[in-house]
Amino acid sequence: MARLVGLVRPLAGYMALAVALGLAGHLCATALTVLGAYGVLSVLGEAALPLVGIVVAMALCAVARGVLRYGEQACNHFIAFKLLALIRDRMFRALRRLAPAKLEGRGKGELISVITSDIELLEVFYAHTISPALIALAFCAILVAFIGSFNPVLGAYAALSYALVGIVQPWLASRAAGDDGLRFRTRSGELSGFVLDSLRGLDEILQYDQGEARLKELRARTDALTADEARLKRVAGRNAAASSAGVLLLDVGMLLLAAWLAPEGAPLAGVLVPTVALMGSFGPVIALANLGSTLQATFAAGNRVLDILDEDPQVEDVQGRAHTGFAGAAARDVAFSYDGEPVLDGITLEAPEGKIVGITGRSGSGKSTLLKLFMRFWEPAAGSVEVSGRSVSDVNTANLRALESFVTQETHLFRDSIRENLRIAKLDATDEEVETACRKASLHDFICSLPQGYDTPVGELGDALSGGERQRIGLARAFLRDAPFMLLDEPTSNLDSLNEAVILRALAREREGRTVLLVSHRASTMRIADEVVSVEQGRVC
Ligand SMILES: Nc1ncnc2c1ncn2[C@@H]1O[C@H](COP(=O)(O)OP(=O)(O)OP(=O)(O)O)[C@@H](O)[C@H]1O
Repeated sequence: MARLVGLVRPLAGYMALAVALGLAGHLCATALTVLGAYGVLSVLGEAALPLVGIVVAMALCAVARGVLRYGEQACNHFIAFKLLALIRDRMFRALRRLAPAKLEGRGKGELISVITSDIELLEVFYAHTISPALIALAFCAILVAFIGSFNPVLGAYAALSYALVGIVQPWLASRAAGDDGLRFRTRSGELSGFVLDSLRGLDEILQYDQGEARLKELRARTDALTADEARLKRVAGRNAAASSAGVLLLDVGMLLLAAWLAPEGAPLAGVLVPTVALMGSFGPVIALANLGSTLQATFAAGNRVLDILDEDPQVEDVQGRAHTGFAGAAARDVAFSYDGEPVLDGITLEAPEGKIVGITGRSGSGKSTLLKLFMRFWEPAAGSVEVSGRSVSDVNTANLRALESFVTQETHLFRDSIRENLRIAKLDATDEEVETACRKASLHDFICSLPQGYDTPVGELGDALSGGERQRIGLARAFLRDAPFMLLDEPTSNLDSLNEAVILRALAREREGRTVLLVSHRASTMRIADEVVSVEQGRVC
């Protein structure tokens, strides 16, 4: 809560304004009922105040109440939505910092739920929690002083009433809700992940006739979520009922206490005004009391958001080092493990300038991992991974990215045209450059055969393209980027021998002044390599 409140600091002025307007608004609302009581007293001849004056004051309070409430809400929502924008901005920065290593194992559906609904829920905290709590505090202090001016015992009773409705009762309600709020947010994130997973795996679900089983699981998860929500709503309902009943009892108590304390023959005002003042002044504390059960879910959402903001990346970006050109790459005695599970153990290999070095090895032997270490997605546990004789952790990240192009086993395509999908490798590439890269990747003729050519939209996740076409787009991106160090992970695994030959010829032509690390299981692809190393059980053999 302290962390969430801390974020408000830059908007403290707006918060102060919201509190001032809210306080004035609630005072106007209570003044309406208190003035009403004085009106009654005036009619009965018990108060010396003129009735017309009271009615005019009531009208003014009524209008002012509306305007002040509007101002308070406007300020609160301005603060809330500004802060949500700020938190989203921080969240995307955090995701960029954490990518790719820390995001690899995370469920994407759950991540989406944190980025969207969890952040959205913090609106409750910023618009409906902080300033109402401050308003309630100041308002109660003023009312306790006002009621206490009639009789200090009545002031103390009012203070006790506010504490019971505004603090004790919501505290009990929040204890009754237990971890329901947290469980609800967690389960709702998991459900998003499950739905996304099912959509992605639709082909497998259909092929293996898993539709029913999947649907059953979806229903079970939805039912569990509904049960959690029903419990939360039940607690909220009971909470609201308990506060209303409590308020009525406390009002009656005040009436009895004021009547009992009033001396014989004392004016009616001493009984009526404090009672009416208390009756008309529970608004701000009830607003707090009603938050009791929803706050749990809000803090659960806040925790999930802050967890991501606080997470340390596997590797920090490097800046401020001297720029380096490319003059070969090497791995020296490199060891690496994923969560304590050793993958590489003392790997040493040289990739001199102008050479194509092939890497083979059994599936799971750590070839892709080695390429990722050259990209510095992860840090090695021991040894050093170098470009141009410098450890990659000593090269500015932007510099390293410009030196390398990495073709992974899975080419991700964005929902955009083929041209724009290619241009992510070089944002200012001309159409000729894009075409030349596509020719090298044996892709140009295929693209020209499409009705909209390079402007053809790619379907979501590239479903509209075959595996081989996507792979060639990945290669075309690498050719377009024209980096001196190419890391190619199974670049030809989905290609027929004709397309493979075109690409290998292009690679052979391009090798001048370029270094290529080429991972492949295909002997035909490996023929292009100047040297082939084999990685087995984390070692070069
Ligand atoms: N992010 C990760 N977290 C934990 N383990 C991982 C991760 N990525 C890979 N691994 C594991 O590390 C080992 C090496 O994986 P890697 O992808 O480097 O092998 P590979 O030799 O490229 O395999 P293939 O030839 O099948 O592509 C495998 O056992 C794999 O399960």
